[in-house]
Amino acid sequence: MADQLPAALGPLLRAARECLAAAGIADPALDSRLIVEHFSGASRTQAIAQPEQKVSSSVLSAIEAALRRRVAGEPVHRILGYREFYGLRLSLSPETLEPRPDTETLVDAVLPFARATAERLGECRILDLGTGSGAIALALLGAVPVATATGIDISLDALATAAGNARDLGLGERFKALHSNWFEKVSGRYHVIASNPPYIPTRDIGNLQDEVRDFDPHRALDGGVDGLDPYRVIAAEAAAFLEAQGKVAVEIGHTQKNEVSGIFAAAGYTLNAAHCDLAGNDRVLVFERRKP
Ligand SMILES: C[S@@+](CC[C@H](N)C(=O)[O-])C[C@H]1O[C@@H](n2cnc3c(N)ncnc32)[C@H](O)[C@@H]1O
Repeated sequence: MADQLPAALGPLLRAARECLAAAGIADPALDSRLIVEHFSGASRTQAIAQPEQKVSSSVLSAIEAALRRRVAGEPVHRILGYREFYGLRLSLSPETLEPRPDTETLVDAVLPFARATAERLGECRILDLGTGSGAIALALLGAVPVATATGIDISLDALATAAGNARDLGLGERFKALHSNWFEKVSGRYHVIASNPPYIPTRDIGNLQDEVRDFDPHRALDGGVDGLDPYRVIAAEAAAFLEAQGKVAVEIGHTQKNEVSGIFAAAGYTLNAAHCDLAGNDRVLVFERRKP
C-alpha cells in the first residue's frame, strides 16, 4: 500500500479515504482525516491550505500501517491511542474502555450539582467507580476547579492510564487513582458518586458490534447474567460513602431504566432525574437518599 500512497498531503488524504471506503469502513472521510493528521502532524488547515506539502517516508509507512489496522476492523481511536471526551484528550490503553459520547450525558447530568456544591461548600468530592481512562472524573475536575476526585478501578492498567491522563491535563493534584473492587478499598464520603459500570448481560457480549466486542476490554462491558450486577453492588453500598445531600449518578443500558430504578428504590433511594442521550435513549439516572 505504501508504494501507492502519494506523499503530498492532499492526494494522500484522498488515497487514504478511498482505501477505507473500498474496505467498507463506515465513515472513511473522518477516519482517514484523523489518521493522516495524527501521523503526519499536519493540522486540518494545513491539509486544506497546503495540499502539495510532502510527508516523509516514515510518516507514509506509519499511515499505511494505521490504514491496514483500520481495514482489519480496529477502531480508529484505538489506532491513534487517544479519544476526545468532554473536550479533553484522553489516552487509551488495552484495559481502558474507549470513552463514548453517551457518557458525556452523565457528566452533563451531575455538573450543575457539582458546581453548586463547590460554590456552597468551597469543595466537591467525587467518586468515579470504574474510572477506566478517567473520563467522568477528569471531565468533572476540568469543569469544577475546586473539585477533587477519586477514580477506582479493578484494572491496574486502566488506573495507570487514568493517572497519566490526569497529569497530562494538569489535573493530577486533584485526582487520586485507587485500585479497588468497587467500594472495597474506598474510604471517606463524597458529594457525587458517579459510575458508568459494565452493564451488558454476559450472553449478549458475543453479539456486540465487532469493534466493541473485539477491542473494548470485556471487564469493562460484562455486567453479569442480566447486566445489572454492578448496580446491585453500588445501590447496596453507596450510602456509607455518600454525603447526606449527595447524589449517585449511573449510566445505564437503554432498556435498563426500570430495573435499575427498582434496584436503587429497594436500597432506599429516590430517582432525582433521568436523562436521555443524544439519540433519545434512556442513558443516565441520578439518585438521592430517600428522606426519612
Ligand atoms: C464501562 S467501563 C467505564 C469506563 C469509564 N468510566 C468510561 O465511562 O469511559 C467500566 C469500568 O469498570 C471497571 N470495573 C469492572 N469491574 C469492576 C470492579 N469489580 N471494581 C471496580 N471497577 C470495575 C472496568 O475495568 C472499566 O474500567
